Amino acid sequence: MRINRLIYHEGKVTNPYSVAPTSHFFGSTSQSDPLFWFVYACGPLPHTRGYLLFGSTLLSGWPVSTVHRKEASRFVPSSVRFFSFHYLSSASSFLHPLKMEFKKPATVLNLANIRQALVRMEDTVVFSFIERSQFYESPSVYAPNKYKIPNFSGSFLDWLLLQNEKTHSLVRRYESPDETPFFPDQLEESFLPSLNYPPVLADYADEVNVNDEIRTVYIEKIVPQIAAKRGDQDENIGSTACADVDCLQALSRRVHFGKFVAEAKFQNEMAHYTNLIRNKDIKGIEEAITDSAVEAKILERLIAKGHAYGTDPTLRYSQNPQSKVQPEAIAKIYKEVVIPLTKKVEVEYLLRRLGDDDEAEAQDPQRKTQLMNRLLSNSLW
Ligand SMILES: O=C(O)C(=O)C[C@]1(C(=O)O)C=C[C@@H](O)C=C1
Repeated sequence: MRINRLIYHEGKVTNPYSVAPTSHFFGSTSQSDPLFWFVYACGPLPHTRGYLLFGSTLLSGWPVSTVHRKEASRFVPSSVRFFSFHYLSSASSFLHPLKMEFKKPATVLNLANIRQALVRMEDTVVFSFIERSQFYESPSVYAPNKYKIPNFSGSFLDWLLLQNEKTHSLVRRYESPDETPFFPDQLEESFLPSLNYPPVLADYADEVNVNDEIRTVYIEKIVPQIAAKRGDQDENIGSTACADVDCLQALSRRVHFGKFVAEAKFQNEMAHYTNLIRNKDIKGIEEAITDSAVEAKILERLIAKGHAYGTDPTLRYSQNPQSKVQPEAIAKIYKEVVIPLTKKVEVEYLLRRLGDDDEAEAQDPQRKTQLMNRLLSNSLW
C-alpha cells in the first residue's frame, strides 16, 4: 500500500469521472491516469467538510483523497458510506493526525506534524524580527546593571524577561512541554489547576535548555543584523526590550522543538540511534538527524516570507519595494544560528536518551509497539 500523505480538500468535484484531479491525490497519480477509482472504503472526515476516499486507480496504486461531502454521494453508494464511517474516522487519524496536540501524544511525535509546526513558527519568528527592526540596536538594554533596578542585578532585558516569565508561569505557560523558560528556577506556581500533560518526552527533557546560548547569540549576532540603526534610542528602550522578549521566546520555542524532532526520530529508527548513542558517536548522530533537503527548503521559504511579510503590499509593484528586514538576513540567521542550535538540542537530548529504562526499551521491540498502541488509543477522534 503506497500512502504518502492525506490531502484535505474542501473544493468541489463536479465530474465523477475526474474524481482524481492531480492535486487531490498523493503519490504519482496524474490527470492522464485511466479513469478511475475503485473506491474500497470511504467516510466523512470529522471536523472538516471533506470526505475521505480510499481506493485505487488502474495505474497509481492506492491513493487516498478527500472530496467535498456533498459530492461524495454522487459516486459512493450510501451503504458503503455508512459502513465505512467508523473505520475511516479512526484510520485517518492514525495515518495522518492533523496537528500536534499535547493532550494527544501520538499527534506530538509525528514528524510531519512537528515540521508543520516548525513551518508555522517561521511566521512568528519573521514577524518578531520585523517588529524588532523598528528600533535601534540599543546596547543599553543589554548592559548589566546599566539601570538601577530595585532588588535586581543584571540587564534591563533580563529583568523584563524574568517579570514576563513569572507572570506567564502563573497562567501555566511553562507546564506546556513546548515552552522552555530562561529562568527555570524563578518561576511561580499557578493558582490554576495543573494541566497534567501526558508525557511524550524523556523525563530529563526540561534539563535540555540552551536559552543562555540563544540570548547571547541573539544580542551579539542577530540584533546587529535586524536593528534599524546602531546606538541607543532612550525613548524606546521599553519598546525595544519588549520586542526582544518576543524574539527570544519565539526563538527559544523553535529551537527547543528539537526535543520533539529527536524523540520522533529516535522512535522511528530506534536500533540505529541506540547504536550511535551507545557509542557516543556525536558526529554520527548529527549526520543521522540532518536532512539537507529540508534545510534548503526552509531557507528558500524564509526568503519568500521575508519578502512577503516585510513589504507593504501596496508597494509590491513599486520600483523600490523595501523589505523591513532583509530576507537574506533572516535566512542567514536560520542557517547559522537557528538550525544549528536546534540540532544541538536534538543531539543533547539523544545523548541522554538511553537511561536504564530506555536501554530495556531498545532491546525489547515489543515494548515500542505496546507504547505506540497505548499512545494511539489516547488520540483517536
Ligand atoms: O526537520 C528535521 O528533521 C529537523 O531535524 C529539524 C531541522 C531544523 O532545524 O529545521 C534540523 C535538522 C535537519 O537537517 C532539518 C531540519
